[in-house]
Parts: sequence; C-alpha cells; structure tokens
Amino acid sequence: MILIQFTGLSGSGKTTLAENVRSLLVENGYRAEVVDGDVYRATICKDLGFSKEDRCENVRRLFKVGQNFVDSDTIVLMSVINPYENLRNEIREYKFVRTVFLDCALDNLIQRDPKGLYKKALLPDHDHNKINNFTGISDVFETPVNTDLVLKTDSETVSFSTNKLYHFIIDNLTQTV
Ligand SMILES: Nc1ncnc2c1ncn2[C@@H]1O[C@H](COP(=O)(O)OS(=O)(=O)O)[C@@H](OP(=O)(O)O)[C@H]1O
Ligand SMILES: Nc1ncnc2c1ncn2[C@@H]1O[C@H](COP(=O)(O)OP(=O)(O)O)[C@@H](O)[C@H]1O
Repeated sequence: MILIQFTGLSGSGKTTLAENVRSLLVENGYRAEVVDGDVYRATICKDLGFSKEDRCENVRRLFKVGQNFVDSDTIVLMSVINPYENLRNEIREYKFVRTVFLDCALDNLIQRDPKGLYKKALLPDHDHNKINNFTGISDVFETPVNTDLVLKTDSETVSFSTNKLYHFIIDNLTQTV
C-alpha cells in the first residue's frame, strides 16, 4: 500500500487533486481515502492552531490516521500543507510513504485565492480580519528538497496533474507493499 504525503501552500491544489485521484482510484477498484488537514482540524485536531509545534502535532496525528488506513489496505492521500522539511523527512522514512510537492508560485496563489485567505493574510496589521501566521505570507514554508514527485500546479491543468499523480501511485504500488 501507499500513503502520499502532500506538501504545498494553501490553494496549491491539495484538496482538488486528492479528491480527483481518490475518485479515479475507487473507479478502478482500489480502496482510497483522503486525510485532509482542513477536515481533521474541525475534529481530532480541533485543539491545534498554526504555531510550529501545533502544525507538527497536526501532521503527526493525521499521519497516524493515515497509517491505520494503510494497515487496512487502503491508499491514502494525506492532504496537508506540511511545511517543515525535517518532519516530512521523518515521515518519508516509512517504506510506504511517497512525498508529493504541489509547486505553485505565490503570485498565482494570490490571484487564485479560492477561499479568500490570501486577501485576509495580506490585510494591514491593524485590521481585525487579518489572518496572522499565514503560510507563505507571514509564516514559513520550507521549500521541499526531498521529493518523489513535483506537480507544477501553476502551469499544468487539473486533469494533467490528476493523471500524473494517479499513474505515479499505480507505478509505485508494488514497491511499497
Ligand atoms: N495561518 C494559517 N496558515 C495556513 N493555513 C491556514 C491558516 N489559518 C487557517 N488556515 C487553513 O488551514 C488549512 C491548513 O491546514 P493544514 O492542517 O493543512 O496545515 S499544516 O500542515 O498543519 O501547516 C488551510 O487549508 P488549505 O487552503 O486547504 O491549505 C487553510 O484553509
Ligand atoms: N494543476 C492543478 N492542480 C490542482 N488545482 C489546480 C490546478 N490548476 C488550477 N487549479 C485550481 O487551484 C485551486 C486549488 O484549490 P484547492 O484544491 O482547494 O487547494 P488546497 O487544498 O491546496 O488549498 C482550485 O480552484 C483548482 O481548480
């Protein structure tokens, strides 16, 4: 089995690609689950914020959830920003893990802004709607060094990236059992 740990800024395409690839996998007879940061932050990670410590704890908890799915022969797409290289490296030591970087230029993300979060992160300091510690704007995103696949989501179409990731997973399945 395989667990894909995504790493990528908000709006880089994690949810879109995870859901598309999960559907494709299921259509083709595989068991697959998305473990999405946005979703689990409302439940088992509700107590966590966006400090370095909390982000690491968040990713660790989601990895545990993912490991349980892997143990029951399910392909996992772990859809989180996952901003720290050390933690990504710690997770990628597991044989069943592959690291996929969704690489999208910040200019593009600010234009794309599907949830309006960059607009809020870029507000002046005194504005009470401002989001502080926003990854890529006012908080760190360590550019991934050790990756297994990079998807350039600012120049590829959604269907191109989806197919590339789907085939990457199928090609890697036998090496991760
Ligand atoms: N300060 C700050 N920085 C980054 N993101 C923020 C922040 N505040 C809220 N959000 C929302 O939280 C989503 C990211 O959660 P993750 O669990 O993926 O983050 S992390 O891996 O623990 O860093 C992220 O979801 P995505 O847009 O899907 O990436 C945002 O919707
Ligand atoms: N190659 C691509 N892969 C994924 N998303 C893309 C791509 N090109 C454009 N997009 C768009 O970028 C946005 C990504 O949003 P989303 O999946 O919510 O990102 P994230 O989960 O990383 O915050 C969507 O509106 C999607 O249609």
